[in-house]
Amino acid sequence: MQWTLVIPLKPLTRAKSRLSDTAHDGVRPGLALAFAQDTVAAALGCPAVADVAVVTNDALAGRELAALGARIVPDAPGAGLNAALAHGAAAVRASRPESPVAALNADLPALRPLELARVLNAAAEFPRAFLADAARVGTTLLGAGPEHELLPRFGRDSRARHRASGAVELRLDGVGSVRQDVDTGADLRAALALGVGPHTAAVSAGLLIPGS
Ligand SMILES: Nc1nc2c(ncn2[C@@H]2O[C@H](COP(=O)(O)OP(=O)(O)OP(=O)(O)O)[C@@H](O)[C@H]2O)c(=O)[nH]1
Ligand SMILES: C=C(OP(=O)(O)O)C(=O)O
Repeated sequence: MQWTLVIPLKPLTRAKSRLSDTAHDGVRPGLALAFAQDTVAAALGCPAVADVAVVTNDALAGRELAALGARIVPDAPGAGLNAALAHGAAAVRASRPESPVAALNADLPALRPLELARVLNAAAEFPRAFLADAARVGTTLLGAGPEHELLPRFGRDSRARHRASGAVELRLDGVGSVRQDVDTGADLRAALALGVGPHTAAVSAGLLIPGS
């Protein structure tokens, strides 16, 4: 089964605010873009992925991610993350009604295509399924099979909220690159230890990372 991924990305100047102690205002938008570029490139390299739609109103990110092969869907609702994801899922279902759809965070710079394939193949066994993030509090991926609504509940404590919504939690080992989202300097160090993609490697090379 091949999936369509929906990846949300807010305007780069507002993105990754929790990284402000690690990357100053002049660097952070470029870092957020690099995370998204490495996430999208790995997703497009995944054998279980048919296509990738990025929901964003950021013009630069839209151009750069389209150049990698993503479809850009404007964040027409402008009403936050879950509204953006529901809108993106509806847009991709309009052109690919039979496709399973998965929401994936844009901040997975260590993402490995074959680990993503393992997660998507596991998710294909259930109507709705999700993967908890590395901290086991949030969510990095939520998938819905054909004829099932995505019903995204991302944000604070989303692991508990996705579980409460009836989605099945995927209990997989060896998929750390799909779980490792980057919100803080400590997360960035963990992602660098896993091995990040080339865009993030280039931008983070110049950063002084506290604690490293
Ligand atoms: N299109 C869209 N994407 C969003 C929106 N809010 C958040 N996102 C994206 O959803 C993912 C998780 O978002 P957040 O954790 O809220 O924001 P963040 O930029 O990752 O980090 P912080 O600013 O530190 O909270 C990231 O890929 C964001 O870019 C939104 O309103 N619209
Ligand atoms: C939005 C989420 O991720 P983040 O850790 O980036 O806030 C989430 O876990 O639901």
